[in-house]
Amino acid sequence: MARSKALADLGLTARGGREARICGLAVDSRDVREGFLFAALPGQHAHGARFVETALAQGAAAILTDAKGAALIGAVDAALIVAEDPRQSLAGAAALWFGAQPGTMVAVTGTNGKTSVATFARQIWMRLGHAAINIGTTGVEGAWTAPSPHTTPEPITLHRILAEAAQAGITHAAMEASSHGLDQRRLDGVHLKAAGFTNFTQDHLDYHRTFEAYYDAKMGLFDRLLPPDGVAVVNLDDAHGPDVARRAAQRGLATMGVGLSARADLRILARRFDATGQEVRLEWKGAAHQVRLNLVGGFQAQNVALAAGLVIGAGAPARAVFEVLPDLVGVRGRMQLAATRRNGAAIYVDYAHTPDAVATALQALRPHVMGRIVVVFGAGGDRDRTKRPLMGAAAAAHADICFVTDDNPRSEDPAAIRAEILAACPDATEVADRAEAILRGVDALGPGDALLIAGKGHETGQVIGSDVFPFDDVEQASVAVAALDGVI
Ligand SMILES: CC(=O)N[C@H]1[C@@H](OP(=O)(O)OP(=O)(O)OC[C@H]2O[C@@H](n3ccc(=O)[nH]c3=O)[C@H](O)[C@@H]2O)O[C@H](CO)[C@@H](O)[C@@H]1O[C@H](C)C(=O)N[C@@H](C)C(=O)N[C@H](CCC(=O)O)C(=O)O
Ligand SMILES: Nc1ncnc2c1ncn2[C@@H]1O[C@H](COP(=O)(O)OP(=O)(O)OP(=O)(O)O)[C@@H](O)[C@H]1O
Repeated sequence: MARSKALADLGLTARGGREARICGLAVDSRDVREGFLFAALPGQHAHGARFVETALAQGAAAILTDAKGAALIGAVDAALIVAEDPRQSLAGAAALWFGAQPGTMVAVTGTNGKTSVATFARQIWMRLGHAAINIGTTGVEGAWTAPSPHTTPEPITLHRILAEAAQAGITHAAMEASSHGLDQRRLDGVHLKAAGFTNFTQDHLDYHRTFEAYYDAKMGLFDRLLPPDGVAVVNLDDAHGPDVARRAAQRGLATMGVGLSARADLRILARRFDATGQEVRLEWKGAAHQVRLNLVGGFQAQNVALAAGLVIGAGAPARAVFEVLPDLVGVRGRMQLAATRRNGAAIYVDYAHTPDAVATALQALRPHVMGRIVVVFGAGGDRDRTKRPLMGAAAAAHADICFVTDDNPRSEDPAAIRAEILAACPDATEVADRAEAILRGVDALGPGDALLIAGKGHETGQVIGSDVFPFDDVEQASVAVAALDGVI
């Protein structure tokens, strides 16, 4: 027989005290089945209350909504729960419906670095022998895997994932908290031991409208979600870091500052960059720890410090955490070391496909490179044209040798796209075929040089017209090295 729960067991009370046995939860009327609770939520395009009739026709036993929704719905022959914030009530109900979560969980928010930090936290736990996952933009990864449609899944999906993971023996989980997810209370009901803050810059103003609203949404993690015994782990090198730490301390939460800042508890004392990573000196409780990170980019040391802080904040012994940091690997296609030439020159693949990202990636690479930086890049067709010359200018400003090639031309004339890029980097070499451009880029590498293949990152296809041809920058880097240096 299908499982069912009383409304009270889901933390809900219906108008007039009406009872109902609930057999499942749905936020979309099309997902409702016999005996389900349908959450009729206020949306950006419509109010979910408009779909109550469909939900009832499909057998909904209860409707959860707000006052506006209740007014729209009128009288219904179902239990009606009217909540001030129905998204919050839904998340609470989802937590109770699924009823199980991994025992040790942390979440990280910020504009950049969430995926990296969550992945690092999961990798540290796994190296320490725990069954761990991370949940975010790259899905559910680690000792148990599943797809995740959002960076921070809807509460019903999230709590289903957490319960299934717990049943599969997962004890530790690191999750990304997107600003949308926090604003829509998707993480309510998740029992966090620690929460992290990476940084804050402008993004997502289409949704949040103002910078303040975007910041406030992110702060929900510290102002609301982290329980009184939780630890706030904050990157103090970001301009907003001190404010986040202050807000957490005001709530009486334990805070741990991380970063280069002299006030950091987990402090990065020094860094020395080399061709494939960096040597980092960390200080924790008066003791220094020398750590090798096989990761490129100064910000990665901050991401690692934040991940280590979260894992320590959630109860792991610090010394053991520092010992496993040399094993960390970055997110696929993000400054990924794809291959190394026989002469030692390194080849990186990065997802950078905007002018800003191209500039950031090349700048991050610079301190690691004794010689010249070579870049191979293009720009997508049927997408923002204005970025093409800007990408060309960014490459010309920050790389020593540029190859302009194709990157998903789609329905556009690839030569015309390249011409728009080349207008801003006239010294670049134009090579239409991406595989050949990579080969030429690799061939240009002398000892001490590095190549950045930008644009595709983890993608595995080249879109030409409406066809997707298999293409993998990481694979092509190895193919080029093998062709030029012989298989090593
Ligand atoms: C912008 C945004 O976050 N939208 C979320 C919002 O949708 P909405 O307000 O547009 O909904 P709507 O279309 O007005 O419909 C209102 C309600 O009616 C329901 N409905 C609609 C049609 C129907 O036939 N029946 C029905 O019941 C909808 O499920 C919804 O609950 O509420 C829906 C239900 O809770 C969410 O699924 C939806 O997420 C959409 C899918 C989405 O794409 N969100 C993205 C932007 C997002 O959350 N991204 C972040 C990462 C951002 C980043 O860092 O890059 C993430 O965490 O993934
Ligand atoms: N701490 C950081 N500071 C600044 N930039 C960063 C930082 N960490 C990562 N980045 C940059 O942001 C890009 C995205 O990194 P990551 O996927 O970890 O972030 P995210 O917050 O999860 O973003 P998304 O949700 O878009 O995946 C990286 O390729 C890198 O260039």
